Amino acid sequence: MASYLRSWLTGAPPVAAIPDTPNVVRISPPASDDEGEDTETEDNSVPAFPALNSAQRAAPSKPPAFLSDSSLMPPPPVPSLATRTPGVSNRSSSAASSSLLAPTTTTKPPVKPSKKREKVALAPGHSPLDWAALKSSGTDLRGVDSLTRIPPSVLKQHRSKDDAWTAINGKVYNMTAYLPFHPGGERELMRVAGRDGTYLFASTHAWVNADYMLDTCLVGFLISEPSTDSP
Ligand code: HEM
Repeated sequence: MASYLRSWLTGAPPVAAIPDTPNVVRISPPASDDEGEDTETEDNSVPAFPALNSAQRAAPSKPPAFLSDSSLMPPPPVPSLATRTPGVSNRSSSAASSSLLAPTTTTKPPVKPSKKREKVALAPGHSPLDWAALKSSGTDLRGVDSLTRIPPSVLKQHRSKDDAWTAINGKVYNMTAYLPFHPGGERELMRVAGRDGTYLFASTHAWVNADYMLDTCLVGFLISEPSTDSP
């Protein structure tokens, strides 16, 4: 079998036995279907790699040629944003209208926060967490026995610091206990004492959930003034 392959590779007629010489590479036979029938002695020689007739063997062994700098791809152009001066628009008027670039930094001075929404320093023990603790302590924060219908004239009677009610979204709250806990300060909160505070509340901080903040302070529901006309 081995001699047959050798003759097939070299083109020479098969010979009965070729003595092993250093320049003859023995190729092991491929795993074929006549494997079991092969009666020759086992050939454990390693196949030549690269193969004897491969292009690699034929090619002259030269070191790989590296690209010189001049033949490399040119670097990409410098992006315009990298060269602009911060705070100064570099867009021409015609480009400004058609460009899809993000707007450049504004040169306007930052807007000062309005005095209207200043936070006040809360006294120790009056943090939002302390309010949450007081709410859930079971302390009576309503000051009334049952929820009632409250007309504006009744609401008006509760506008002092030690008895402050307000109405927000139709619900009337006794906010007396909450006054020292209000992050915006007592003074701001007292502006809505004894009246409907819905508008002021919403225009100051619509995101605050009054319903949750003052749930244990609910005293009733705002109704329109009962008509005094007698039939
Ligand atoms: C009675 C219902 C009210 C409750 C439950 C309440 C609750 C709160 C809460 C939880 C904050 C903190 C908000 C935050 O940090 O984002 C706050 C802040 C503030 N509140 Fe009120 N508030 C009430 C009414 C009012 C009213 C009627 C005014 C104004 C007239 C007012 C003015 C402010 C101001 C100026 C701040 C501080 C600014 C800020 O937090 O950004 N609040 N209030």
